[in-house]
Amino acid sequence: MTAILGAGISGLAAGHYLRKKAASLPLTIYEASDRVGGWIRSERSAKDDFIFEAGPRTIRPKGPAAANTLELIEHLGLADHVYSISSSHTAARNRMIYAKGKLNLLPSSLGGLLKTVPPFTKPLYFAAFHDLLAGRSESPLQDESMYSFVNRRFGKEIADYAVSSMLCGICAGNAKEISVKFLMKELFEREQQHGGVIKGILKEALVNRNKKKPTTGTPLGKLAQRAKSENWSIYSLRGGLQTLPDTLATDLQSKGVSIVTGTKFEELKFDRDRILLRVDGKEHMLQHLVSSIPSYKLAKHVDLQHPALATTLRSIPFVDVCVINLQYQRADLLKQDGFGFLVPPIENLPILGVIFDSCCFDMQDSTVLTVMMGGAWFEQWFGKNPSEDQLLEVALTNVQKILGIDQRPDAYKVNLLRNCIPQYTVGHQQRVSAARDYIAEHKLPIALCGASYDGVGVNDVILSARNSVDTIFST
Ligand SMILES: Cc1cc2nc3c(=O)[nH]c(=O)nc-3n(C[C@H](O)[C@H](O)[C@H](O)COP(=O)(O)OP(=O)(O)OC[C@H]3O[C@@H](n4cnc5c(N)ncnc54)[C@H](O)[C@@H]3O)c2cc1C
Ligand SMILES: C=Cc1c2[nH]c(c1C)Cc1[nH]c(c(CCC(=O)O)c1C)Cc1[nH]c(c(C)c1CCC(=O)O)Cc1[nH]c(c(C)c1C=C)C2
Repeated sequence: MTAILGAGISGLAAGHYLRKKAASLPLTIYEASDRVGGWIRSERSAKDDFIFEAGPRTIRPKGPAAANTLELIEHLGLADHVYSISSSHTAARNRMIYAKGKLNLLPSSLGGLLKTVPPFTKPLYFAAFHDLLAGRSESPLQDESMYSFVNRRFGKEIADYAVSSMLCGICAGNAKEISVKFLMKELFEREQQHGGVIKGILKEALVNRNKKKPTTGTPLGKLAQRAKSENWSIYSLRGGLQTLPDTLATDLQSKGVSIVTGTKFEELKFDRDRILLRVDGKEHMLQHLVSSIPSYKLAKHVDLQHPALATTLRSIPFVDVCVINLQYQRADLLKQDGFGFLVPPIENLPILGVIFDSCCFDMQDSTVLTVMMGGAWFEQWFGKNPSEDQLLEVALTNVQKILGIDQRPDAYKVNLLRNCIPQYTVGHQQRVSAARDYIAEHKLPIALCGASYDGVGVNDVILSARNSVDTIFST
């Protein structure tokens, strides 16, 4: 028997890939909560006229991990449920940051890099000169923070406004703590090798100029081809992103996979080349186990037999995010269309950013916004146990201050998501390798997937599930 821990999107995806490899393998997915989907949670309004997303709302369609998700969506028969936003849509072009007392539109084309756009005080192409003039790091580095790298190579303004905001909008994290390898691994490696990012790019281009581009990767599926030809920037699913885990769970169940919700296993014990899992007093002997639950939760269960592995798993920090959905029964409340705005930490405000949902998706004569707060600064702003009312008031005060919306929302939802996003702090990649090396050395029949390890986006965690299943079948 094989089991999967967790029925978030990565646990369900692991089920899908296991089923593809071995159609008759007895397979159970154990989920602690009473629903599938994990952080993906879409709630319909009372009148059923719009959807509040408590977690993710859009998926990126570009790149190999994205093509893998689109293949899954197509397989589930959800291609017609896709709601895409093309790169020319205002929601794709207009991303803003709130800095120096106003909303600033970030450049969305090459031309924008040639002008001075606030809050920056120089044209953005100056960052390239900064990189060309800056020396190499004093000594070779294995890793460093995103902020430190960008500050060294491209200057303080880019680090403070562009990169620090971007990290808030991806992992609610502090650029001074997050590893450069989280988003800029290749740039960092070029700099380490060639003494500069631009130098590295130019040198590699010279070396490769006569080489034929290798045709790598698998051919794109139909839906990924459609995404490319229609130039999607982001997409969601009609009915909300929860349609994806819900449909996946139904598909798995139709193929004989058992999904047990509302159950926390009581014990996980390694017994030679098997794992004993005790659930509701019953013992199950497993040949393989895929863990898609957060690393710190798995740590508790392996601590007794494998304390070194538990220590590594526990060293991956997580942050809390408060997500507040607001709906106003007026369509004209926003002065500027766009995806939304982020607030760089240097502004010292208690919100991370606001998404303009009603600009991205048709929300029928309403203005719908989502305010995100907390992350790496949660306790600093809100203490340990803020009340819902307190959090709502902070959101409304900032919506009023930044967007000029004075009225109270007609409907709202406050979701406090505890430990919802792992932080890939400096050394993260080494920690993940150490955990996987330990598992391989001790021949433990467990595979790790999910947001704790190989990327925090929906695409990343689905691909991590696929890769974890591949490791099971390659050993
Ligand atoms: C606010 C927010 C916004 C986001 N926005 C985006 C976005 O726009 N685009 C994007 O691509 N990504 C986004 N993400 C990231 C994305 O949602 C997550 O990375 C992804 O959903 C994680 O899936 P997962 O399966 O790895 O983990 P989870 O969703 O955490 O699933 C793990 C599951 O394991 C269960 N579990 C825990 N302990 C146990 C146990 N002991 N036994 C059994 N089950 C257990 C949990 O209940 C949960 O269901 C966002 C995340 C958040 C929090
Ligand atoms: C303010 C908090 C957050 C916002 N979104 C997220 C958080 C924590 C989570 C999130 N957003 C994105 C991803 C990655 C998806 C992937 O790479 O597969 C995650 C985990 C996408 C994203 N959203 C924004 C950016 C710059 C990105 C990176 C990729 C891309 O360019 O599409 C912008 C953004 N996010 C938030 C806001 C308010 C915002 C504003 C412009 C909220």
